[in-house]
Amino acid sequence: MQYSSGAHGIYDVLRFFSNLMCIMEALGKKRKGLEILQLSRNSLKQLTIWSHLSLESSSRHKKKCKEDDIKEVSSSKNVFQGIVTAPPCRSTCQPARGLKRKIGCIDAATQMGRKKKIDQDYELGEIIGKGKFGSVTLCRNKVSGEQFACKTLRKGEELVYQEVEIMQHLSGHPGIVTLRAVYEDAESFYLVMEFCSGGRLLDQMAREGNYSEHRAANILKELVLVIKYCHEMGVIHRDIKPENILLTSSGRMKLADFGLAARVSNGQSLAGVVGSPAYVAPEVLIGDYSEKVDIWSAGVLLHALLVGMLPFQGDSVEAIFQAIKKVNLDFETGVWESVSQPARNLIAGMLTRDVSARLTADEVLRHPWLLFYTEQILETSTFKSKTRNRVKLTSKQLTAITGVESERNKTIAGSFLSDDSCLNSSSDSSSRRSEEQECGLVDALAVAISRVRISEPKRSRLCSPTSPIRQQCSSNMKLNNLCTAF
Ligand SMILES: Nc1ncnc2c1ncn2[C@@H]1O[C@H](COP(=O)(O)OP(=O)(O)OP(=O)(O)O)[C@@H](O)[C@H]1O
Repeated sequence: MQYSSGAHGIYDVLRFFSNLMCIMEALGKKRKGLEILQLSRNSLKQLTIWSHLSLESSSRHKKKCKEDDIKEVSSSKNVFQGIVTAPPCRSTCQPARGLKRKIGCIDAATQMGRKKKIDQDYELGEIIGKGKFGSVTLCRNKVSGEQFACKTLRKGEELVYQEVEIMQHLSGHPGIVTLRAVYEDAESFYLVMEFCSGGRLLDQMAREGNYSEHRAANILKELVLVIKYCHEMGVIHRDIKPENILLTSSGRMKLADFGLAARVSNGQSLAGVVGSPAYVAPEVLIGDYSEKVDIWSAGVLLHALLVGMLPFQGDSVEAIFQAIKKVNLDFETGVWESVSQPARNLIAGMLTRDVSARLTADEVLRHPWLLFYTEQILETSTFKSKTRNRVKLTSKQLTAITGVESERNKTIAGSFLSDDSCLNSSSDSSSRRSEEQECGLVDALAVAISRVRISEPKRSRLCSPTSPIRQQCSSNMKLNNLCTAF
């Protein structure tokens, strides 16, 4: 088996991470050059990650992501150009292209931690999770007494080096499990991470069943913000699913498990068939894909949150794949009757097989349904008023939802001042009344969606052969934090 993804980048990371001996070992396992990952049919069969057939099923199959028989693919489309090489880290971590800039900065801090063994600084406790390359244990800082989770990754598989590198690259964002320190010995890496005591989103979903639209929208927003950040940082997660979304004690979600994540640069697409069957995008199965696969997987999750079942099911992995490629989802009948039209519209936009028509992270974040439930723009006196069967959406609110201020909004606002079909003035329950009003408002948004032009899907910077990846910090992160993440 051989594969490569940015050998030069990993080389540089290892140079900082390890002593010379480790570097030589690592180099022996890497291929240089620009390559694309492809899987043979045989290795596809080995790829069983978690193919749950229903959310009730808690059986969890271990994923196998061996990317066998990888071939270099050259194409006139220039689909895979190799990892961007950045200048070495500067003392002040000036903005620069590529991953190495930040990795270089982090390394300086990490090297110090690596002079010691992990057990000099941390007390390892009980096992809290098991993965394919090692286990996750509780650990406690010997000085501060603070609790962390320690993921032990046995060296050897290329993916392990990649996971360490990507975790370092992304750590610092509030929606990603924070990496506190990295240690290593001859056999393993030890990633000391913040401990997410709230468990996995999957377990919460199994416990609680369907989520209200309000709750689902807020989960989706947090997730898509993280996905957007990953994409801006040149990383595709490739395994978005509720098992990999952890919760903190306060209920905030943190994206974890970058074991299948891949780095991409401008103009690149990937071909390695990896992911979890039920969440995998159709183009992954074809073997030519980009960052939009994460949007598909997030759409699958939204589907599961709202109606408690996965959109594409089957008795075998092959059957699930067939469903992903062929089944046309029906959002009109059955369980969908109790879900608002805008929610259905958003899921349909995320689960579009035509990749260029599928929503981007930005478009998901701008979707009226998401804005409605997450921006609290409709918590106005109108919404809270005692008026039972009159639902108002002002032109100002429409502008907030659509981002477009226009005379037309005034017309649209006027056109759905009320939606009695969803309201029941005879109901004497105030909570029911409130739900009904909400229902009317959300469905009214369907009208807005159909009338407001959403801009053409942009060729994201990851797909554009001409625009370089720009390092960006989200608004709540300072550039410096990126460089001193642990
Ligand atoms: N920071 C954390 N805080 C709390 N629990 C964690 C943390 N990281 C991981 N875990 C637990 O350990 C399990 C395995 O972790 P993770 O998914 O990162 O490992 P993995 O080797 O990639 O596993 P898999 O083979 O399922 O991909 C998680 O499902 C979770 O239950």
